Amino acid sequence: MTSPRFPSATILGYPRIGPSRELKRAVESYWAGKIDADELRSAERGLRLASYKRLRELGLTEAASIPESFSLYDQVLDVTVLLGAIPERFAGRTGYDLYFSLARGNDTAPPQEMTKWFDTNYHYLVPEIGPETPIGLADRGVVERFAEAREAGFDVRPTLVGPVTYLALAKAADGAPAEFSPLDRLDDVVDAYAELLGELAAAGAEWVQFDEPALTSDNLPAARSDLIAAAFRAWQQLAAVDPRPNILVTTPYGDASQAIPALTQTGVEAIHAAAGQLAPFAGSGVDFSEVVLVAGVIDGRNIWTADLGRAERSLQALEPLGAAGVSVSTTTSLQHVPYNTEVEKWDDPELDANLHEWLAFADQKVREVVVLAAGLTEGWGTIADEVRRSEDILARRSRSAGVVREDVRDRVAAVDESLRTRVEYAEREPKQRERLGLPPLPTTTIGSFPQTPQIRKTRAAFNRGEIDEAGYLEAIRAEIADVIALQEGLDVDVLVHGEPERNDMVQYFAELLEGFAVTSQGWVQSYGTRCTRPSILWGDVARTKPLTTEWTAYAQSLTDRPVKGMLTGPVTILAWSFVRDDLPIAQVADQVALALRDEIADLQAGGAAIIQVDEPALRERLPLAEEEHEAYLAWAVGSFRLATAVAEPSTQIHTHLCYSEFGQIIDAIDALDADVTSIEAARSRMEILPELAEHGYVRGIGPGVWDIHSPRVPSTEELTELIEAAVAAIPASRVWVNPDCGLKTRAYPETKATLENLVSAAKAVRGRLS
Ligand SMILES: CN1c2c(nc(N)[nH]c2=O)NC[C@@H]1CNc1ccc(C(=O)N[C@@H](CCC(=O)N[C@@H](CCC(=O)N[C@@H](CCC(=O)O)C(=O)O)C(=O)O)C(=O)O)cc1
Ligand SMILES: N[C@@H](CCS)C(=O)O
Ligand SMILES: [Zn+2]
Repeated sequence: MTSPRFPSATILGYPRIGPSRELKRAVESYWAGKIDADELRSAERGLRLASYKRLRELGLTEAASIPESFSLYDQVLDVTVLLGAIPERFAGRTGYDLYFSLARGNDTAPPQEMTKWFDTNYHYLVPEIGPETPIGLADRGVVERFAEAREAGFDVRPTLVGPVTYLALAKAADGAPAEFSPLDRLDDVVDAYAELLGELAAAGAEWVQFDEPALTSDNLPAARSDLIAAAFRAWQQLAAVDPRPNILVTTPYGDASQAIPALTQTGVEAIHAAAGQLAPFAGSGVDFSEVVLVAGVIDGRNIWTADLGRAERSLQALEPLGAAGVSVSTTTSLQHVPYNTEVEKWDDPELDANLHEWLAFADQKVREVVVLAAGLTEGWGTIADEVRRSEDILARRSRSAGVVREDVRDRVAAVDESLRTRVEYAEREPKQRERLGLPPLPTTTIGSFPQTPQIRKTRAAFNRGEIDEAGYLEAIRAEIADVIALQEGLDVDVLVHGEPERNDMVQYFAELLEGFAVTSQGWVQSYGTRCTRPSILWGDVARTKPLTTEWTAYAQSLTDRPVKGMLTGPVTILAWSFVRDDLPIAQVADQVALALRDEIADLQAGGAAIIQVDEPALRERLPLAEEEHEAYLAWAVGSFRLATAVAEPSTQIHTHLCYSEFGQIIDAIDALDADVTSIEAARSRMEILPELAEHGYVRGIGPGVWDIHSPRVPSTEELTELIEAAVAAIPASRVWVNPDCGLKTRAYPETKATLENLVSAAKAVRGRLS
């Protein structure tokens, strides 16, 4: 059989939020009632067609080379709607009302849970699948979008989350029997996908892409071998559908090596994996003769100009395998990188010139793919100039001032275990207790208070030069004073300054540290309409001035209660930035840790008795391959300890973790050696606590009792129950009472109401302690 022609160049997906966050604005306007459903539909369509046009201009000109990878909110939610796998509580809803209710909840129903998409900072909505959940082809949006593109003159490739990945990411619906696994419903999902394939074929689709990243992960509830076996079965069944479009199955994010042999035997026409994972199959006996290899050679996660010579060599290494054809692609969807470096302007002229040539955002990556595909199809000699140019850029980058700083390198080289080690907790604990004099079950919050539109507007006005620095600083001080007064009025025990000066908990630090650059337009979707601008860590990192001390000191000057110093930890700073690829990550982490260590020393010298160092991304960056966990946790935990071990025994170090399942990293959480750890727990109703207790965790713990992802105000009774559950699992002397996470996405009415209930609940349980 001759395999059908797959385009020589493609990408797995393109950002969809819009180059100027048009999707965010349209959706939020719809929510606010400022535009109606027709206007939102038209905005969606406009964005999709603009993306296709742009991708064609960038060189994706072959049929099916442009992925139709749009999502209004989330690609996993899209499949839930496609399958009609709607939890009972949303019954009777349709269209946008259904879609956004699933995403955000409504008056009567809480939303679906949100969690991290593999090892990224993107969050998806967790499907809830039980034995009775309806599953069928319930929505034809994919087919309609294909037809819409075709009518506008674009031959696109519909792109969906694959059946195994969809179910592997689902959780069992409430009430499902204990032995039930969502994967038990695979046949039903396959039937629905089979029907969809038929409809796409009828609509004229030549290729369709299914993403199966679950096959690259050891971090999911199902064993990887089971997922691969399930995929083998599912894809054999789907390949047997007739008529259907040609199928590309992709395996992004982790290592696909274990899954590739099975996928080649299913009858699908093309498989995608990172080029470096495909090459070792040469001479292995695995038969690739009937499957096109779509090779991920351009990194979809990072933003550095590619070494095209290296990419050329890795494509050449696939030649013995690619009897049915090799195509050039990205390792992942480009949804994790911003659109275009060309719209950026950096203040420092040298950095501006450097960054423009060092960086490749989505559009630049598409060009890289197109150039490599030309080399592959027309001969490598035809792209020799581009290859040389990329090598010259990398050479210039390695020699640029600031990329290597001897002072920073020497300091990291001199780090030894003693710098990562505090005195024993047993010695610290009484000193901290005496210094702080807190009641049992102390109440606190995680750091941020609502980032009101007013604060954001003030910062935007300051950035545009419409108000001066003095005016901006005054506005932030006023906000801090309000937040302190509010917490005192509510009788919270340990206060925060509320983080109003921070645009983002990573970007704020990146703006103040040497070695980082920040973007003005480099938005990347984090979830739904929420975006971040990941910072760019391009050089050796150094702190040349304090980062937070003035704000903490100001807040502390307004109250006699302890105010927590508030920092973001090294792992999270790296996880939520684009990090240089020319230095081992452990060394980069130690550079950041040393900068934070100096800040902690200054906060301590300024009198801070409690310093919180947030590490919400600790679990997120856990490698998908189990054999890599140990090395990762060693540098991740080591860098946190390097930052924090400067604390005196009487200084209490807090950390905070959220947005993740923590079961797999309890040892690492313990090894951080923080005096108090606040952790997301409300949604899982404190499930983590028995695990912590069993593990022998002995330090302070603040299981979040308020799920801050929803505007819902939990009652005092509900909060009391959760606190009681906490003290049943962990000795009360170690329990703190706090929300799940920071309050920046919340508004003041629910914040005040809930904190009032939270303090009352803590007092009620406190009163009952013997
Ligand atoms: C805790 N989370 C974070 C993650 N990653 C981060 N890097 N940071 C995080 O806090 N990951 C896990 C979670 C969940 N994720 C998020 C992500 C993003 C938000 C959020 O609220 N994002 C805001 C943008 C935040 C920001 O950078 N604000 C800037 C710019 C403000 C802005 O948009 N200005 C407007 C003009 C304003 C006006 O005039 O009205 C503009 O530039 O157009 C700032 O405050 O200065 C978002 O809107 O998406 C939450 C949780
Ligand atoms: N201190 C941060 C942590 C968020 S994970 C906040 O409160 O927003
Ligand atoms: Zn958090």
